[in-house]
Amino acid sequence: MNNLRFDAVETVLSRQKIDIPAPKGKPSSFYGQNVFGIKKMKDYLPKYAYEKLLNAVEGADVIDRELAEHISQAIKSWAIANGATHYTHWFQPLTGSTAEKHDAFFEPDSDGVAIEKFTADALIQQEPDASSFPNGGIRNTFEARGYTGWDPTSPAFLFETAAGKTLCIPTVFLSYTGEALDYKAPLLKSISALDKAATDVCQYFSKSITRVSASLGIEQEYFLVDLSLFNARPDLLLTGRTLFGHMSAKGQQLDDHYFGSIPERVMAFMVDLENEALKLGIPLKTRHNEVAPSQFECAPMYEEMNLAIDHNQLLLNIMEQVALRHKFKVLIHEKPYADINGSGKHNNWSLITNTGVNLLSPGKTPKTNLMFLAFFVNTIKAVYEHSELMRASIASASNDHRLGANEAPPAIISIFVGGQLSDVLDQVETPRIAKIVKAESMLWHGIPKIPELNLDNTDRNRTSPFAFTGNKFEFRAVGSSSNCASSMTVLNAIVADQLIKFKIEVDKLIAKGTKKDLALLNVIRKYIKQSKAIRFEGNGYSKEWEIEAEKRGLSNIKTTPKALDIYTDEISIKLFESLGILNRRESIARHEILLESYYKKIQIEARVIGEIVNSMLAPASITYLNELVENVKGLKDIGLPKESYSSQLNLVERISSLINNILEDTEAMRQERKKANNIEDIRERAIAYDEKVKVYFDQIRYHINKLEQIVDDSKWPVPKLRELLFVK
Ligand SMILES: NC(=O)CC[C@H](N)C(=O)O
Repeated sequence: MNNLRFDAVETVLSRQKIDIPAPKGKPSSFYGQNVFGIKKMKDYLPKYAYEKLLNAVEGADVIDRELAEHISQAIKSWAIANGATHYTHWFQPLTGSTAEKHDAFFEPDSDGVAIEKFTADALIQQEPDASSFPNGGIRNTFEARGYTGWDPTSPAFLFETAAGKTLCIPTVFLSYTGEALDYKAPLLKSISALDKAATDVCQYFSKSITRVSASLGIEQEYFLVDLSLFNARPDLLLTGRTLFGHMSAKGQQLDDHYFGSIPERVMAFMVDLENEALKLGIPLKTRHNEVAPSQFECAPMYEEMNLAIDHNQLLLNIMEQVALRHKFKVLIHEKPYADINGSGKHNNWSLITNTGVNLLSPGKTPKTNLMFLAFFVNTIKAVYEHSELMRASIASASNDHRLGANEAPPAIISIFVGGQLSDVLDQVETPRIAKIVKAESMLWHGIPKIPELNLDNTDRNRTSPFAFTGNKFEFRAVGSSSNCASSMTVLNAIVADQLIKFKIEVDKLIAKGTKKDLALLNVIRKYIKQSKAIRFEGNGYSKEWEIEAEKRGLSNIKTTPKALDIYTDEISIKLFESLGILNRRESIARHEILLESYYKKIQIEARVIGEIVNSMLAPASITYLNELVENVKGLKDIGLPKESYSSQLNLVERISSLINNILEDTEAMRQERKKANNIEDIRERAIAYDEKVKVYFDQIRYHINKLEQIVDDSKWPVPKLRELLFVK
């Protein structure tokens, strides 16, 4: 056993569960211990500074120089008292991961004596090199400057590794010329646009509503694979997914993994992860086995959206770190293995007022029901009007593999509202009611009082990309590896835009003398009619739905390069511009960045396939083929009749032709790659990678998988799927 594959399997079999000592006390006693949150601010800041900071976070005050000095000193004292040696601005560039550059607090002064220093300047602003991050042409190497700027609405935290502790300050990331080069800046702007638009609409119902915040609960699905097996698969190592591999005879068909008992080593990882997350104030609450073998999920409580997204990004960081302690690798790719479930990052979105009302929770009285209906129907209308933007917001090379199969929604954006609310919408829409409603006193005649809905009052539809689940919408199409700021910025923006339009229409009716509730109802009714096409309760995987969706005028864009087109459509550019979320230059740059990331990912996968086929799989198969040839020759030499070794001969022929296929296809793919690389226009290049290069992937995979099933198992050089999925 001298190949990497068997060494890896042996290593896994000898692994012991690793118990990391849990922090002392109950989870509630160490929750948030590594975060400079409200309570610690109160302890470390003078009273007036503390109050001013709270006001600033609420948007009612600004952080001036003096306040920033106070805060930087408070954060420094706390961080150093807790063992931090370095600090960093922590930001989310358009790479999809987080970025950090550490500076020591330590600084020698002019007398040669060292002190620990952290100024307001260091807190507020830093200058990373913007040209080395994706920037869509906004920054050149010779004009590289960019800025990170402190986000006081997301608390600083200590990131702990075996090597020490670093103070992390969540920041936005901008170019020197002011354009956003990250996910957070547009997200914050979209949150504030939505706050303004939703608060304005709330005034129809309650004057005490002065703020509406978007809340988000993020379910994170992932796979775990043993570190040794992972390292023995160059495709997993370099692309995060398996590019070939015959599906294990037993996969997920017995449904025996979902919610099953959690394997011991995995449980030790989960407990460790939860403790680390809780220390960082991430309210992780749920853990379970997902549907596919070796697939799992964790989910925190919902939080204010900006914080929820920071926490999800941070969670991905600590998952990676904690997994290594347990000799696992976390796979957050949307489809690490073909033919079994992929991983999503379901985004549970809602709107909460400063008075504590969930605007997407149907109420008990007609008045609160009307408020619910207004927000519910406007969200549906927004998604109907901008379904292509929603599709674009979840588009990536990796999510393309997931959409449309194995419990992941298809690429057609539709909304599932459940039977009960469908009935309510139908009844509100009925023209009969419109005729009856003449006066406010008769307003509710014929319209049911929406019953108080329990969470399980709507069914679940795993094929729906955007499903109402009782008191929130669940954007299920979002992929597990994405920074969901991308989809949430779009959702916030389109709903904000829709609410603004709604208010204009309602105000117009009121100005003409229509009573307020009736005006609201009339516009709601109109929207229900207009947006009907987006509502779909059936099976999103069926051929009938594709046909029906086309009839309804819904788009069905299956791959990323074309799905992204909508970002540069005038309507989208103006939408983001008018809400102050992205200017034209930023929209265009983002489009380019996404296209670039798309084709580069396919390019890397194509190269990895080439390398593995040429240097690992073809040679291993040829070695076995030669043995077979020797065998056949020997049998012939000793004078056996041909019929007695015809199967071996067949095998020789099959293996030889499969080897020939994979070598030929790999070479043809290389030629297509060369052609694609010469295409100047980035959109055309991305399309060429999709349509000319990627098409070879499945073909090559198919032939490799055939080979894998007939080549001598002891010669197959890389771990098989049954080992990746089941050897623990
Ligand atoms: N149980 C589930 O909800 C499965 C969801 C599925 N893994 C997805 O890709 O979204």
